Amino acid sequence: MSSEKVTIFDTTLRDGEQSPGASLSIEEKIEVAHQLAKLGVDVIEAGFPVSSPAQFEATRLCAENVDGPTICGLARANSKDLQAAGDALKAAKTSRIHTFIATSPVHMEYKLRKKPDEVLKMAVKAVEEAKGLADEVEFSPEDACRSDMAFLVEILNAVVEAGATTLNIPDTVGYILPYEYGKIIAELNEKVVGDKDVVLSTHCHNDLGLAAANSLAGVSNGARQIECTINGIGERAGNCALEEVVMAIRTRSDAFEDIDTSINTKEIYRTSQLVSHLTGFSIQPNKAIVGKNAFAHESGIHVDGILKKRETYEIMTPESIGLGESRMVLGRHSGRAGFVDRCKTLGYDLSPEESKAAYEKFLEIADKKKEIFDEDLVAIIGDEVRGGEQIYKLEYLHVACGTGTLPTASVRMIVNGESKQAAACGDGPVDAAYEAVRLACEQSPKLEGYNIQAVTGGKEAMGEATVRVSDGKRTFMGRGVSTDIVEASAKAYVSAINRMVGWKNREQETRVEL
Ligand SMILES: CC(=O)SCCNC(=O)CCNC(=O)[C@H](O)C(C)(C)COP(=O)(O)OP(=O)(O)OC[C@H]1O[C@@H](n2cnc3c(N)ncnc32)[C@H](O)[C@@H]1OP(=O)(O)O
Ligand SMILES: CC(C)C(=O)C(=O)O
Ligand SMILES: [Mg+2]
Repeated sequence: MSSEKVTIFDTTLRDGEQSPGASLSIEEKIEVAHQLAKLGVDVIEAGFPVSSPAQFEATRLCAENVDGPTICGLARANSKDLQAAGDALKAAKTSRIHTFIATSPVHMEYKLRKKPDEVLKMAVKAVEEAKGLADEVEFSPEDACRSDMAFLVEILNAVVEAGATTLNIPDTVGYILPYEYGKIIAELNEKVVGDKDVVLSTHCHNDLGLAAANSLAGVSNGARQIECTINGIGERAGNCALEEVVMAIRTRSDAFEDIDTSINTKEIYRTSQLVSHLTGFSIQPNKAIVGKNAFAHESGIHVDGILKKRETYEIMTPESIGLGESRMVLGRHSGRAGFVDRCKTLGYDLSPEESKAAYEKFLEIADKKKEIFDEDLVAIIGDEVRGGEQIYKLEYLHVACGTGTLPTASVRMIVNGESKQAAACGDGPVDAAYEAVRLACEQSPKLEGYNIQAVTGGKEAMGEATVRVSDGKRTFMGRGVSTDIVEASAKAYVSAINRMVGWKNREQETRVEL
């Protein structure tokens, strides 16, 4: 049985871009529009052409260059706006003018300063005019949810008569509750749509955090178009988020029987990232579907459940929105199962005793740190459990530095059992020591990070150096402690190099075994 389609009308480039601080350049709008076409939206509201030359140009270029979706432009109920929208949309394969006028008592009386019958006449005239300027006409009674129902029915019947084929019902100020919105849509479906070829559309704002819930209540009661934006950007608290409604309909197909959208959900994550990057609006980590934590798990009981059967804690897969795999985060809520699994992924096959010792050390560190990364695990297992991989050992370090002298360092190291010496100059004592270590070890890792801090107090304070080095593919961490901070730094560096080379050796051994 073929499913009934809900049209996805994306207004990221119009209502979304109306958010303070979200404005996009013309080129950026075109880039987003191409990505929206890839995502499979049915309609792109490209802008409000009359509002500025850049809005006009962006809408015109979308109409000219973006294939697939219908391209739409917004217009108030006046000839100037309608004409501008019509002009901007001329090149579109399928064009739509979206014209609107407010119908709520507060908007009509104070904002428009018009009587309802004047508003009705303006709406009808606008739709008639729009019909001659675009392929399709959509009408919105702005602030519909705070409008009088009898007036809403009257004006909507009049615009349908005038040629509007989509009736959008905006909850302009994000005021309505899901059951109320569903009731409004059901009533309009009965009193306006009936058996006419007219589509009811939702346009919900998120002031009370109900935009997605309201839109879905609309669909359940007969709406067959959802207006939404990527990441839910838009005026004030934003619009209904495309990714939320699309994934709700897809994931809960049991509740939305025979209803689906044409969205290629695998493009959701990419589109979300693009919009976030171009608008500069970062995505909150706990944002549904596209937030960094939406598919991340740390709690031990959850990770254990997921490792046994993914569906225990995931109602959809990250792959379905175009993300890689679920992210298992290691931190102080992790349990043994998640910890051992990550160690295995890193190539460590730990004995039960090693596993116990490593997990205890891990918990100790996790209490001090927000997240434990792979390089921390390598360090824990390398140093604390297996006593460290001592390919290189620092035996002797001498550093000369001071005002007016060139910092120099000499080192003696045990390299694979052999004694090696090297000396070098540098920008400072640590730099000189690192250069001497590199020469002695014949290794040249990239220094990615360096940090020194006092770990005890007083005159005899121990300094702890933490170093991150990279071999171009992976990062390795080393720690060194001493009352002499140059020595602590050198120890940390040697320890990081030991891990890097140890890792390489293990990798080669695995390859030979294979
Ligand atoms: C709910 C929504 O999202 S609506 C869309 C909101 N988007 C925007 O406003 C986009 C950016 N806006 C703009 O660039 C400008 O406001 C423009 C170009 C649209 C209009 O600018 P201006 O002509 O300077 O008018 P201004 O913004 O000060 O006031 C709006 C005017 O439009 C009138 N108006 C508002 N809505 C409508 C409508 N749907 N149909 C006809 N007139 C309307 C108002 O009554 C007011 O008229 P007045 O000046 O006679 O009192
Ligand atoms: C222009 C209309 C549809 C709008 O954005 C709103 O009412 O929120
Ligand atoms: Mg809006």
